[in-house]
Amino acid sequence: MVEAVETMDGWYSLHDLRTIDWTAWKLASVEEREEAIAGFEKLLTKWDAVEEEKNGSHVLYKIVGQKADLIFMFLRPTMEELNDIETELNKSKLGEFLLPAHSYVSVVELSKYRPAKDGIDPETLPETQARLKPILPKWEHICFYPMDRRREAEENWYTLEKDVRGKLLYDHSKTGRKYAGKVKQIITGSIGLDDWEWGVTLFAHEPLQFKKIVYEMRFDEVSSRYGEFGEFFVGNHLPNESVASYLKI
Ligand code: VOV
Repeated sequence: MVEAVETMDGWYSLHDLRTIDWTAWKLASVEEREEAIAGFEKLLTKWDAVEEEKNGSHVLYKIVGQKADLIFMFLRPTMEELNDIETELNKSKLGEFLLPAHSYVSVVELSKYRPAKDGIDPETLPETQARLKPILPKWEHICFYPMDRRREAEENWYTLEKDVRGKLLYDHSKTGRKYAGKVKQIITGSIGLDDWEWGVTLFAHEPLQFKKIVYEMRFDEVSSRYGEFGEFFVGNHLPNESVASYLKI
C-alpha cells in the first residue's frame, strides 16, 4: 500500500485579501478617515507586539491588479486567534471600508520525506521549529497562489510510492536552492482546511524572480506532471509607516 508521508505542522495561517471601498472612503469625513487610520495603526502595533514576543507573525502587501487591494498573511498558534484577528479587523473603523476579496486557511507544513538522521526526530530540532513558526520576511514583494498535486489515471501523485515522491521533491528542492537569497518560500498545507492542497507564499526583493522560479519549476517533474495551480496574487510591501499616505485622499 502507498504510504502517506508524515507532516510536521506549525502555526496556522490566514491569507486575508480585502478590497477597499474607495467610493465610501472618499465620501467619509476627514475625522472618520483619521479615526479609521489611527485605529488600524493601533492594530498593526498590537500585531507587531505579538511578533516581537514570537507568538505569531504577519505581513501586509498592496495587491497589484484588480483581484484585491490588500493582502494580509497572519500566522498564529491557533485557529481561534486567526478568527479573533479577522473579527477585530471587521469591527474596526477601517473595516467599514473593507470588502472581502478572498481568503485562504492553511498551516505551515514541512514533510518527513528524508529518513531521520542519527535517529533524531527532525521535529525536535530548533531549526525545524523555527521553520514551522517563522517570522515572515518583510521583503519588497509577495506572490501567493494555491496548488494541488494531480490525481488522474496517468498522473496520480497519490499512487506514487513514498520514496519516488521524496526523490521528486528532492529534485524540486535543488531548483529552489538556486534562488537562495532571492526567493523565500513558505509552504502551508491546506488539505481538509481549504479548497486546494497547499498554499505557496513567496517573498522576493525583485518581482521578476517570481516569474523565473515558477517558470523554472514548471519543468521539474513534480510540477510538470503532478502540479495544478490556482489563482496568483502579487503585491508590494506596505510598511506601517506608509499606511497613512497610502490611504490619504
Ligand atoms: C524557494 C525555494 C524552494 C525550496 C528550497 C523548496 C524546497 C522544498 C523541499 C525541500 C520540500 C520537501 C520537504 C518539505 O519541506 O516539505 C518542498 C515541498 C514543497 N514545495 Fe518547495 N521549495 C521551494 C519553492 C517552492 C515553490 C516555488 C513551489 C511552488 C511550485 C511551483 O511549481 O510553482 C513549491 C511547492 C512546494 C510544495 C507544494 C511542497 C509540498 C509538497 C508535498 O507533496 O509534500 N516550493 N519544497
